[in-house]
Amino acid sequence: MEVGTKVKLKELLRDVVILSSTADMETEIHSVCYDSRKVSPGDLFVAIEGFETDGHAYIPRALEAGAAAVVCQKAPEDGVPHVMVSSSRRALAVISANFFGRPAEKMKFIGITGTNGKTTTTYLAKRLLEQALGARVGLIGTNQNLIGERVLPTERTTPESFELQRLFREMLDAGCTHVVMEVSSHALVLERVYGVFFETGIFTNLTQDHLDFHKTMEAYMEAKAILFQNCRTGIINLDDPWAGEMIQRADCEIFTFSESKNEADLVAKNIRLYNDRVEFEAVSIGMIQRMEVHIPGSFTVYNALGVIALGLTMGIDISRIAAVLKQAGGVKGRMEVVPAGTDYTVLIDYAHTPDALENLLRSVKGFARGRVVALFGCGGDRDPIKRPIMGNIAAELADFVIVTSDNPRTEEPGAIIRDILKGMEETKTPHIVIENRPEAIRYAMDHALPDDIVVLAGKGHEDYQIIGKEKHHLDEREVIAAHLAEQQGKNS
Ligand SMILES: CC(=O)N[C@H]1[C@@H](OP(=O)(O)OP(=O)(O)OC[C@H]2O[C@@H](n3ccc(=O)[nH]c3=O)[C@H](O)[C@@H]2O)O[C@H](CO)[C@@H](O)[C@@H]1O[C@H](C)C(=O)N[C@@H](C)C(=O)N[C@H](CCC(=O)O)C(=O)O
Ligand SMILES: Nc1ncnc2c1ncn2[C@@H]1O[C@H](COP(=O)(O)OP(=O)(O)OP(=O)(O)O)[C@@H](O)[C@H]1O
Ligand SMILES: N[C@H](CCC[C@H](N)C(=O)O)C(=O)O
Ligand SMILES: [Mg+2]
Repeated sequence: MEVGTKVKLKELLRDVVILSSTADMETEIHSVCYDSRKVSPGDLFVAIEGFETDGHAYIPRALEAGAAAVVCQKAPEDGVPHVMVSSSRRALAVISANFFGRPAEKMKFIGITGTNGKTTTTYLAKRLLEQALGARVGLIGTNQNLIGERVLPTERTTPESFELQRLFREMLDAGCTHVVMEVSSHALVLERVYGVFFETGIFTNLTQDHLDFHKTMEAYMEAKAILFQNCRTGIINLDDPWAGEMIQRADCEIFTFSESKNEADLVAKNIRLYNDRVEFEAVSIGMIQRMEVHIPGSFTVYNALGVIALGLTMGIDISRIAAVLKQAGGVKGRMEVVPAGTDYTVLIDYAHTPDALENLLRSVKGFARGRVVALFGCGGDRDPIKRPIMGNIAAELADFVIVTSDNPRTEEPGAIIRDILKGMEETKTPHIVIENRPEAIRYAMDHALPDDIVVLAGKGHEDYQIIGKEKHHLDEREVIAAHLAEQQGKNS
């Protein structure tokens, strides 16, 4: 189906379970829209019951804007041409796929889910498929969306189904054979990937995050498990305490990896961690292969194992996988050392969960010759329970802590910081609160001692800070460079 040409309602509704309908199935539809503020004449408006508001309340506005028909799960006023479904979000996913000509059926999908490691894993997986299979790979995730080398902007880790299907279409048109994508738990619960079949799913881990949305860890786990009910091969981190639950709920072939359990299909042995890389031996079904990945951090071993497992299940030779991983570079904002030319080191990382912060600080401590200085905050309008836990971890593992803001969003920055400090009450670790993040970074640089490693955690690749509902430009690399220039100016 050509984008931009009109399409009959009945074609858009192919495979949608319809409860009842008053709409004329021959109606020519221009496009599909789930936000009344963006409706154009001739659109099909899909009314979604949300968490903030209810899309059904905007049906009159959508009609005023020219909507030709409505898809809804609650009956609208008499006379509105509508199609009733049991889940508007699910219907939106199917309708969007139909609108864009079902592009997902013509590519192979690799979906990565888990609390941490998704973004990093997608980049390694893309590289492997490109180099070992000669595939053209689309990537969808937190940092950016990619078609080969072409960068497309991204707003969310996993976009809404309509935007997602549009991306798939673009990827297919650009010749992509494979799509590697992060599949967030929100996306799985909110049906953003409904109808997409994954050749491979990878489960990295499940640790505390997003409890504002899922409420309990069990519900969070159930969300992640949905991926493995829609895929051919599920690759599971057997060292994660939730692995068993995930396997129990899966409806696919399972391939496991581990650092310690010999019963896993792939095991990492003789792990060695360095300040610029990790090394280990990958052992799988009678094969042993030395691996070297130039991304520091204990978690790199896990991310690499997920990608090695992907390669093995796709029939790629283990020595070829090793060669690709050895050449792979790091990912922006993940264990990124900022070139500063100083006698101390500044490292930017995206750790914004307790588990990530703990792994990060432990890894850095493992190779630091001086102090470890941790600078971090926590996002507003997000899981508040993790804040004191992260405060406690920073105080336990770092030698000095600078508590600052992450993206406060609509919360009061001081209140978020107070939550973090509650977890630091019992410790004697020296710390300071500097609410303004650029100012906190400058403070860290001014007070750094030779051999210190200053860890800026939480914002990773982000080049913005969200305060209230406003997005302000903030790139930590620029703050560092400007301050270095200022310091040099003062010294000359
Ligand atoms: C919690 C969550 O994911 N919420 C998503 C959800 O919002 P919602 O259900 O609350 O929507 P709502 O604001 O109540 O509106 C309901 C409906 O009314 C419509 N509406 C609203 C107002 C109006 O005037 N007219 C109108 O038609 C809206 O377009 C919507 O369709 O559906 C919306 C439409 O798709 C999303 O934009 C929104 O994502 C928000 C912005 C968000 O911040 N999501 C984050 C938490 C998220 O998804 N994160 C994950 C995980 C991150 C990770 O771990 O990597 C991600 O994948 O990025
Ligand atoms: N396998 C892992 N286990 C635990 N922590 C990890 C792992 N991989 C990366 N991390 C830590 O988590 C941070 C986020 O990593 P990454 O961006 O790859 O995860 P993500 O799952 O994509 O996160 P998000 O859900 O925010 O998109 C990293 O900066 C690092 O500190
Ligand atoms: N994908 C994560 C990103 C968090 C990044 C951190 N900088 C924050 O704002 O909390 C989320 O939406 O929860
Ligand atoms: Mg991510």
